[in-house]
Amino acid sequence: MTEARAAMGRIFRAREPRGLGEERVEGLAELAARVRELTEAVVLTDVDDAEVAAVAAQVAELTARLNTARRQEPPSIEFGADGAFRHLAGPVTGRLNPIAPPVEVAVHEDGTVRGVFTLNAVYEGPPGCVHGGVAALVLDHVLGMAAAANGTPGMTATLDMRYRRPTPHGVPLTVEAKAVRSEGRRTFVEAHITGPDGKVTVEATGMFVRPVH
Ligand SMILES: CCCCCCCCCCCCCC(=O)SCCNC(=O)CCNC(=O)[C@H](O)C(C)(C)COP(=O)(O)OP(=O)(O)OC[C@H]1O[C@@H](n2cnc3c(N)ncnc32)[C@H](O)[C@@H]1OP(=O)(O)O
Repeated sequence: MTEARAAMGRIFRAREPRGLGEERVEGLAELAARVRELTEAVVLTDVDDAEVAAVAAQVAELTARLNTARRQEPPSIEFGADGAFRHLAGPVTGRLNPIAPPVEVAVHEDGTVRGVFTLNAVYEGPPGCVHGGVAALVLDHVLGMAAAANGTPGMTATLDMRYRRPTPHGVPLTVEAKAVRSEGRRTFVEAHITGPDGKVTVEATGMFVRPVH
C-alpha cells in the first residue's frame, strides 16, 4: 500500500487537490445519494404528464441553484484520512457522483481489490439485466485500482471482457480484481463480477500502461 501511495503521489503531484474536508464530503455525498434516488424515480415514474412537467421545472430550479457557484473541475483523486486513495467524483466508486452506483471498494494487503454494489434499473441493458457496457465500466475501474494497488498505476491500454451469463440488476453483486504480473511499464490485471448465487457473470482482463513522467 505504501508503494501504491508513492506511485499515485508521483503521478498526481502536479494536480493534487486541496482536500474537500470530511464535512463537505458528507454533505455532497448526501446530495448525490438523493439525486441517485431521483434518477431511479425518473426512469420508473408513472405519474401523469402535468406532474412530470411540474417536477421538471422544479429540478431545473435546483440545478440553477447549484450552478450559482461552480468548480472548474470535479474533485480529483485524493488520499482519505485512512491513507487510501479515493476517487470521490468518479463514475464507479465516487460517493459524490450520482451516476456512480457507487461501488464500495476495499483494497487488501495482498493487493486484491474487492467491491460490493447493487445496480438498479437505471443500468438496465437487456430486460432484467445489467447493460454490458456498465459491467465493463465497473470492471475497468477496479482493474485500474488493482494496478495502482500493485504500485504500478496506469492507463487502460486494453480491456477484454467475457460475458459468461447475464448479470441481474437490483441484487447485491461483488467484484474482485488483482494484478497478476508487470513487465516494464505494463501491468496485467484480472477481475470478475459475481452474482448473489456465487456464480461469475463477467470476467475481464486489462493491460495498464504506466505514464512516463
Ligand atoms: C494514470 C494513473 C491512473 C491511476 C488511477 C487509479 C485509480 C482509478 C482507477 C481508474 C481506472 C480507469 C482507467 C481509465 O479509464 S484510463 C482511460 C482509458 N484509457 C486511455 O484513455 C488510454 C489512452 N491511451 C494512451 O494514453 C496511450 O496509448 C498509453 C498510455 C496506453 C500508451 O501510450 P505510450 O505512448 O505512453 O506507451 P508506448 O507506446 O510507449 O507503449 C508502452 C508499452 O505498452 C505497450 N502498449 C501500449 N498500448 C498498447 C496496447 N493498446 N496494446 C498492447 N500493448 C500496448 C507498448 O507496446 C509498450 O510495450 P513495450 O514495448 O514497452 O514492451
